[in-house]
Parts: sequence; structure tokens; C-alpha cells
Amino acid sequence: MRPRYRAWPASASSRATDGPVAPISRTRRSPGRTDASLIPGTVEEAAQNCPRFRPRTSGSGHTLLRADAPLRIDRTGLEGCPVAETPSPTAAPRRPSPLDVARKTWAAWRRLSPFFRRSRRQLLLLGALSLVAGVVESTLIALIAIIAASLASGTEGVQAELGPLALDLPLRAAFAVAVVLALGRAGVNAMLAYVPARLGSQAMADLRRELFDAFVGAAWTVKANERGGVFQSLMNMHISTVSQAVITLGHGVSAGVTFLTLVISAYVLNLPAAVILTVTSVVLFIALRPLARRLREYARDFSAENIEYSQGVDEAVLIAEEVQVFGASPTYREAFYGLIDKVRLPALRTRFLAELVPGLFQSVALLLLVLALIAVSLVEASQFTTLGAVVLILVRALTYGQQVQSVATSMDEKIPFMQRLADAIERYVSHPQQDGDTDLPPIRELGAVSVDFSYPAGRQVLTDITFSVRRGEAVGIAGPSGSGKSTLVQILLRLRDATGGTLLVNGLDARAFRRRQWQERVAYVPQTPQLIWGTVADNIRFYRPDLTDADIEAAARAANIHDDVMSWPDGYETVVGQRVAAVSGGQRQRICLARALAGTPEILILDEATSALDVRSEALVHQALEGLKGKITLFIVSHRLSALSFCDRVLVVDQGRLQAFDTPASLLETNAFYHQLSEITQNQQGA
Ligand SMILES: Nc1ncnc2c1ncn2[C@@H]1O[C@H](COP(=O)(O)OP(=O)(O)OP(=O)(O)O)[C@@H](O)[C@H]1O
Repeated sequence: MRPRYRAWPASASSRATDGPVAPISRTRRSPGRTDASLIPGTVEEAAQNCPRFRPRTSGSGHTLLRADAPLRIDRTGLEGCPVAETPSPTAAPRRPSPLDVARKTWAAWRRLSPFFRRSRRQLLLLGALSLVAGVVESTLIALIAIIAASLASGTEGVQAELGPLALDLPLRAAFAVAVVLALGRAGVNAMLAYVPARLGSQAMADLRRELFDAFVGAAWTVKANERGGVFQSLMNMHISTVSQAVITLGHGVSAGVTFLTLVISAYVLNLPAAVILTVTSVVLFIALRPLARRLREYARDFSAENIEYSQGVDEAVLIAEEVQVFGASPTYREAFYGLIDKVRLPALRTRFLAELVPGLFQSVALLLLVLALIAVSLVEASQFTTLGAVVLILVRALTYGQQVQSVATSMDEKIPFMQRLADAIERYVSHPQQDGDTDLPPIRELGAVSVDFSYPAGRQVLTDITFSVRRGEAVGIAGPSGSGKSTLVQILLRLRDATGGTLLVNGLDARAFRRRQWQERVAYVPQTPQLIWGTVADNIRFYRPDLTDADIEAAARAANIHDDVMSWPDGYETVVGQRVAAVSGGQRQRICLARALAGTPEILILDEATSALDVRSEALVHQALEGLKGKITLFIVSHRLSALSFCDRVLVVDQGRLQAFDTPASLLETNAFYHQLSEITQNQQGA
């Protein structure tokens, strides 16, 4: 029996399912699996581990698996494949040694420190400002305490021993100094509020640029394997969280320095009280660390579930039209609600612990403060004025101590987001697009010699493909579904490199040539080209500012879309985009053809660009291609005889091998696939 293939709806991954097919994309990780007969992790991972599955991608972009025998998938995994390595149930996990912990902490810091590198100067500025704020505040607090004591005792002036300093001021002068200090503190406070805000917004913009550049510069293989919604979630939620982390760190530096300054002031004023305060804070900080560790675990779950959720949201937008037409089925609804619920619990736990830890710190700290004061009053009952100042400074210092604790808690909450962002940037940066360093000459001849290709986790998709195409030829690419046509196109576009053999340009290895020049000279129209939100002119120009309005119009004429554009009230200024009904599918295809032609390419590749069009739209595109024939080299992937018979020669690919490369007329006589295609077409036309 021939194995069957079927596209898999994303929502299906969350419910029990039977059948000989399984998705390898858009599936969910199953935490906490223990059953040795199931593979924990994504189905993609399962496919890599399990010889029963072979992956492929359909023309519609779905990634499918072929199973040799019926199997069952449910939300916990994939039944029937052995776990590659089953950990021994008796082996107790080794407790990490303090050295391990230190090493891990250092490694984690080294990964995360780049996020803060650019902020270092401003963090130093914050530290300096906080030092000033701390000194001003402790002086002000001590002065208030002393003035209050003087007023209570009815003395004219203000006299006190402030550690090594002896204070002797008239009351008015003391009031004036206090007002100046209070205003100064307000000024420093404003700066302390501004610097972290600036830090955060700067970090957000820098990180967005860095992630975008890393993504754009990454090899296509990495981007093609990225699950939907991941990049969006990284760009939005993760970067926002990391920028908040930078702000939080700024507040932490500020609170920490102010705390230390106040503690030092307390040391100067009253040593025993200060010692007790320091010990109290350190003990508290250490006692609350386990809770903070738990918080970090919850935050990690929160980050992971958020990615899943973003993926679901992304998909909800993609299939909005179908859902509108078919209605949201209870199963789809249930799957989406499942995503919402999966985020809810980690969000609840994370928020609860994030609020609980600082609150606990404050409550316990106040209790310990009372105990500390009792101890101090017993030791130094005679120095009531300085004792009053110390009490106020201690209370204030505890507020900053609590802020430091909440900063630590908040950082725990955010670190998993930072780790994930660092992972993604590393993933993109470590797989850059390869580039050549030779200038690309005019392309006289493009060919392949013994080209093989295998996807990383899959079988060989192309085998020993050899052909050569002269400049100006129109070449069709035909073959059954899954035979490797789109993969061959990706190699011609240099999106993927052949795993064996060579793509040749004028007899030289294509990898030697600069990619930028390749991109300028080799254009592409995919099956479902995307319009960007903007005018028709923007869409044709597509971020190439050197293209003039005349170039845009010429390309639109060549693509047979000019007349349509001119019939719209705003002409080339008509706003189009993914969700604008202003253009039909055929017009969209021709706008994208114009986009491809606007850069005056030497090679144009169309991957089933007319397969979704009606006969009239297809005829208009063919008319456009007719005008290009002989001027540029054309590669046209198509299942339609109308498109293929227009070509000079057709490459017939079957099961990854080149079956024939000949003129349409000869293929009709000699090639079974082409002949069959012709018969089907004739039957359809006759029907
Ligand atoms: N990203 C991928 N990872 C693993 N295998 C893949 C991937 N993309 C495609 N394949 C496999 O490569 C084979 C060829 O796929 P390709 O999309 O090139 O075929 P095609 O001839 O263009 O098919 P169609 O006419 O249906 O679009 C398929 O069997 C598919 O399973």
C-alpha cells in the first residue's frame, strides 16, 4: 500500500489522533514525559530519532511526515518510537557542588552581560548619582532627627555629635540647610528616574536592531526551520522584558548604592545598630533565595508557553479568513483556549512569587528592625539624638534593601527571557549567509553538475542533477508533487547550498560570487508572494530606493499590471497590503512580477506563480513572460502545460532525479510524465 500524506492542522497537535501521518512542524513539547514507549519533545525531534518517519514538505509549505505504519499522536508525544536514551530510574541526580554553581553563574553572566555592555556607562552614572542621593538623604534624615530632638527639648540652636562631626547651628540655619538638602534630593531623584528610562528605551531599540540584523543575516536554512511566531515573540515580548530588565538593573544599582551609603552613614552614627542592620539584610536576602530560584523556574515556563501562544496567535491571523468562512470549530476553539490556559498558570505563579518575595522581605525586615532597635537601645541608651537619626536612617535603608531584593526577584523573573533571546541571537549569528568575494560577471550560462541535496533531518531529496542553461532561454521545471522542484529552485536562488555537486555560473562555482550581486540579478516570484503595507509603487520598489518612478512604471508595463493600476483612482499611490481587498489575486501576482522585474534581473525564477490564477490572469502573466522571452533567462516551475509549452526546454524531475531535459515537443513523444500531463490537460479542456 502506498503511504499517504496529509497536511496537519496546527490545532490537531493538541488532541489525540490516529493515522499514518504526523506533523513535524507546529507541534508542542510535552513536559514531564516518563513513559519509555513515547518520545518526549516535539514531533520534529521524534522524526529525527525515529526511523519510522520520513519528512517532506508539500507545495503549500506544510511539513509532513510519512510513517511506515499506523501510529498515534497525542499531546504527550508520539507513540511507537523508542526513546533514544532512557535515563536509569535508579540513578539519583548529582547535587551540583558550589564550584558547579559558581561556574554556571559565571557562564550565565557571560552570556547575559552583552545585554548590559552598552549600558555600562549609564549604570556608572547611576551609581554616582545614587551615591550623592544617599549622602544627601542620610544627612537630611539625621538633620531632621536632630532638629526634632532640639525642638522637643526647647533649645535655641541645634547641637549634636554626628559620629566624628560636631554640629552646632542656629535653628533657622538648620531649617535652611534641610530645605536645600530636600530640594537637592528631589533634583537628584529626577535624574535617577530619567537615566534608567533612557537605559531601557536604548536597550530596547539596540536589541531590536541586533535581533533583526541577526535574523536577516542568518542563512535561509535557519529561518526556514524557525517555527511561526517565534521571531515575533522574541521581537515583541522578549525584548520588552529584557529592556525592563535593564531598567530594573538600573534601579537595582541605584537602590544598592543608596542602601550602602545609608548603611555607611548608620555605621558612622552608631556602629552596633549598623552591624545589626547589615547582618539582618544579608540573612534575609539569603533566606529568600530559594523562593527566587523557584520564581526563575516559573518564569522559564512562562517564557516557553508565551512562545507557543504567540505561535497560535500568529496562526489565528493566518487562518482568519478560513475561520470566518468555516466558522471557528469547537476543536479549534478548544485548542486555542488550551494555549491561553497554558500561559495562565505560569503567569499566575510568576506574578504571585514576584509580588510575594518583596512583600515577605519587607514584613520580616520590619520585625527584625524592631528587634535591632531593642538591642541598640539596651547597649547605648544615653545617645538618644543620634539613636533617633539612626532609627530613621535604618527605616529608610530597609526600604532600599527591599528594593534591592525586589530587583533581584524581578531579574530572576526576566533571566529566562534573556536566555532565550541570547539563544536566538546566537542561533542566527552562528549560521550566517555564506558569501563569495568575486564580482559576478554577466551570467551567460547557468548550470548544475552532479547536484545532490539532503535536508538536515531528511533523506536525499535531489540526486545527481546535471544541466546547463544558456542566457535568454526559457526553461520549465516539471515533475510530480514532492519530486524536488522547489528545492531545486532554492538552490538556484542560492537560498540553500547543494550538499553535493556544484551550481555553476559561466563554468565557475556560484558560491564564489558576491551574494548581494546575485540577489540583484536573480529575481523570484513565489507561488504566494506577499504584499507589504504601502502603495503599489512601494510594493514594486520593495526597499530599493535607487529605482526611479520610470523604472517602476516600466516594470509594471512589462508585468501587464500598468493598465490595472492606472484604472484605480490613486494609481501607483493606491495603498495595498495583506488585508486590503483593493487588488485581486491575479493583480497581486502581477504586482509581484513587476517587483521582480523592476531590478532588471538577468534571471527570473517563477515557482508555480500562476497556479492559483484564473485563465485570464494567467494569460496576462504569460503575455508578460512572452515579452521577456529571449531577453532574460527564465525558470518556470509549473504543473500546467500552458506554462510549460511556452518554454524552450523543460527539466522533468522525478524523485529527485533529472528524468529528462528537452523541448516540450520532444518530451510529449518521449517522457511519460509530460505525456500524462498533456492528456490530463486535454481531458480537462474537453470536459
Ligand atoms: N524543510 C524541509 N525539511 C525536510 N524535508 C523537506 C523540507 N522541504 C522539503 N522537504 C522534502 O523534500 C522533498 C521535495 O520537496 P519540494 O518541496 O522540493 O517538492 P516539490 O516538487 O516542489 O513539491 P510540490 O510540487 O508539491 O510543491 C519532499 O519529499 C519533502 O518531504
